[in-house]
Amino acid sequence: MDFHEYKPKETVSPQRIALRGQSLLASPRFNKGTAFTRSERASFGLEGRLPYAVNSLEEQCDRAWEQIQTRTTDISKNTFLQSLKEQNWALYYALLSRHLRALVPIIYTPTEADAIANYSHIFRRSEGLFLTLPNEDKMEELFLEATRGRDIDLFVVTDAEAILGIGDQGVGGIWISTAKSVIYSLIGGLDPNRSVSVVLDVGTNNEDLLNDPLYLGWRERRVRGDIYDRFVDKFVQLIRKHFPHSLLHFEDFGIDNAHRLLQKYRDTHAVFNDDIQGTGAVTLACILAAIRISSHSTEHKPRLSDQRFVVFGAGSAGMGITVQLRDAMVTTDGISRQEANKCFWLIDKEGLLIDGNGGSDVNMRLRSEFYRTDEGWNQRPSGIVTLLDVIHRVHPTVLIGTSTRAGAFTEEVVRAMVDGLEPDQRPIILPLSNPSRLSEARPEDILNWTEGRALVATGSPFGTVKVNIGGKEREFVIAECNNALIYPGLGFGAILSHSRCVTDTMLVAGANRLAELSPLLGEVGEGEAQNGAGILPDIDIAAGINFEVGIAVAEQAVREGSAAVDLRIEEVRAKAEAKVWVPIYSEYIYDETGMKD
Ligand SMILES: NC(=O)c1ccc[n+]([C@@H]2O[C@H](COP(=O)([O-])OP(=O)(O)OC[C@H]3O[C@@H](n4cnc5c(N)ncnc54)[C@H](O)[C@@H]3O)[C@@H](O)[C@H]2O)c1
Ligand SMILES: O=C(O)C[C@H](O)C(=O)O
Ligand SMILES: [Mn+2]
Repeated sequence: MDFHEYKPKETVSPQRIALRGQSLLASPRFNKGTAFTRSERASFGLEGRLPYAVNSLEEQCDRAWEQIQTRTTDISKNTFLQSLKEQNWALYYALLSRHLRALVPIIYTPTEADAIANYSHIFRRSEGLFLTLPNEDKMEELFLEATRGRDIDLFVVTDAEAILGIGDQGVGGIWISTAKSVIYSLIGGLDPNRSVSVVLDVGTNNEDLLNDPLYLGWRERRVRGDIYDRFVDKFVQLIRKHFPHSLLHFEDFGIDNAHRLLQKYRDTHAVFNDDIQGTGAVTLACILAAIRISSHSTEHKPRLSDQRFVVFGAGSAGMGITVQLRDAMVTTDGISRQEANKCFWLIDKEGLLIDGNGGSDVNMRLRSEFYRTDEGWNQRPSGIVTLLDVIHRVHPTVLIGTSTRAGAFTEEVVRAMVDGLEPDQRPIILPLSNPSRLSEARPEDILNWTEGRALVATGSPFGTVKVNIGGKEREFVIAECNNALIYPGLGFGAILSHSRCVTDTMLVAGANRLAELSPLLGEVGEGEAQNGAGILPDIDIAAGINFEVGIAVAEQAVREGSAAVDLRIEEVRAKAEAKVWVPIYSEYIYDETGMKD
């Protein structure tokens, strides 16, 4: 399958529209700008409001691309694209789809982190739904106003306590919800009019924001406990009441709430925590693909449970990954949960987790299964067991970074890891912290230190790196092991099948499908690496890849009875093709009873 050729559909049926003149030009959903045809201009009162020439979408993309290139900083490109989105969705998404590799880093990780951190200063126009604690009594009214007349498939919500690796960002967190929603449309094919991006503004503990005269959020300290729980519950119950088949995506909640809310709601609605489950699923896919080539000497099919995993940073993402990998071992390798737990060494601020040290309540419970009470570590005089200590003794085959600790995978650490492996074994090293400046190591350094042996994927985009090995320059594609490579497909599959909940088996089905599509495998056949290929598919083919992931997820939902629609497995693909939203213009017919917004 050539995913560069992936083209969902090229025509859409005509639409009946009730807006005219300036209101039509001001609607980003319906505006076509200079692409309104002559007859549309005549029937919608636009002839005097537009310059004479009529452009195609292609020509509009060329003009916008030309304009964006005059912007010299990433943040100014981000601002330009934000305002393009406010003007014309079709053009915005069409432009992004034509330049995925260049523009996804501008509207998503890493540039979006800077935009969020400066939200109250670069703010121009609001987008999304702001649910703020002092308005709690009016929540239903505000919710209904924001969703009026629309069928909603997806809610993306944050409370902004742990945005990427940059911490509490208060109301600015709305932009992680909108960015995640954009990726759902761009890569996952969801109609942007069927998603709502939400921030639950429950205050902030970020002193800089509290002291910033321009701060736009509710200027109070973060609320916790019963008040917080009641507020979140009110929101979730509104979704369950008004949109029972929608997907509720939680993003960048603080570690404790992230786990707690997921456990609380996951059996009663299709809820999904991206930092825990999305990250778990994409990393599982990445490792499943990488172990197929990391060792040539294994006689049997490489198994997850043959690996030794060191996870550096045992927070939401670290524990999400660990639990996902462990559960996959139990199901696919036929070993017990206790045996599987022994494949992991978790490290946090307090060093190797040996026994009851550190962590918040829910996370502590999750972590406790992985404590290494069995290896005599606590007899060490210094108390703390460092990453290097663990590498020296354990000889891990996989090293994962989810710590926000920039540069933690030092040359010494990486060299020690290689030294501990068989000569033909390739270390798998995944510095997953975002944004780029928080990465645990730079990919070119890892490849230099390991002379190209390491299999590397990162959380933020690093593109292709050149490494000099034995006097010869070689190129390595650094895959992004970012949840954006899988959550759009996971979500699309769950929505397509009207899944009652997002089950672990659906996540694993999506991860397996993604792993099968790894560029490392495929063309050269199993057991042999393509020279310098990325472990996971490139972002520029992510739409086609996620379409396949979505199908695998929906098929699994049907198979296991999670789907709440009457759907047969054979029908899933056709239904998926029909549902994919694409940024193209349809013909408009003026009709007073037609769509207004
Ligand atoms: N690639 C992806 O798809 C992806 C997905 C989710 C999160 N992330 C990234 O992972 C990082 C962590 O996110 P999270 O949501 O898990 O945050 P979190 O706060 O829940 O977890 C971070 C953990 O790292 C620990 N830590 C901090 N400093 C450390 C140090 N010096 N040594 C060891 N451990 C340390 C913290 O105590 C905490 O337990 C962020 O940078 C985030 O952007 C990446
Ligand atoms: O947003 C991302 O880039 C991935 C992830 O959800 C994160 O919090 O870092
Ligand atoms: Mn996140």
